[in-house]
Amino acid sequence: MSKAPALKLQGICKSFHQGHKALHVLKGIDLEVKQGELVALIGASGSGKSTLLQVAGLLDRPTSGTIAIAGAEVHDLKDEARSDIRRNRLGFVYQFHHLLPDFTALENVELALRISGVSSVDATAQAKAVLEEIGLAERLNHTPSELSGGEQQRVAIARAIVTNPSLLLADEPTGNLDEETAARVFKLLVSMVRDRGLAAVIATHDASLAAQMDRQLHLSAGVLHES
Ligand SMILES: Nc1ncnc2c1ncn2[C@@H]1O[C@H](COP(=O)(O)OP(=O)(O)OP(=O)(O)O)[C@@H](O)[C@H]1O
Repeated sequence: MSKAPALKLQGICKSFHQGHKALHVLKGIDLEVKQGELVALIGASGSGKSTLLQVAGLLDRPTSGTIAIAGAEVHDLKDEARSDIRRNRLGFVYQFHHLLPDFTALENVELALRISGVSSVDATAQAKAVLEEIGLAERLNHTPSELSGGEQQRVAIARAIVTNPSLLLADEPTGNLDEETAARVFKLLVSMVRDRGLAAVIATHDASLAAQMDRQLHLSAGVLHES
């Protein structure tokens, strides 16, 4: 495995323009996340955590700055190549599960594998294994509306990591759950990420969850501070 960082951001700036007004949200972000490293992203509401994750996850383009994922410079790539990296190198978990409502837990996870080119037979086997690992062996054939909030988020986590990405990006992954369920689901997320040696950047408002990560970074006034 190469020693290149899972993620390297240099001088990332992001501004939004509305009419004559410019909102400078990110003002020169430098961040290096090593392979296997877990980083908590903390900051007040509106400080730009989601914006930073969207830029790092190639879902939005920075105004300026450079991005490298697993050693490959990706900021200048065209849309198709960016989608390719998102599918094969990155995993995303959001506050809301964003599962397909008419698909079962198993089908939702299988789909992520099928989209990244895995055969149907292998996708079923791999999706089953990861859902079993995350404690959902009895829920494979349930649709999202037949699952609890914690179970829905566990399916979303399984979907994000089943493709074995180099980097997991999570935006308040347990922010929609009650405190006890959030703590349980977060622990599962962290253990599955650590078992696979994945790197992760996880935005959270919860200091006790952030403390389980290797590093805590605070975003304020458009820049990152290590704590
Ligand atoms: N597409 C957009 N157009 C204009 N302004 C935007 C856009 N996206 C985000 N913003 C603004 O950028 C700032 C940062 O938003 P962002 O969602 O990144 O913050 P956050 O730290 O994730 O907040 P929260 O913790 O509440 O989710 C906010 O002031 C927001 O209104």
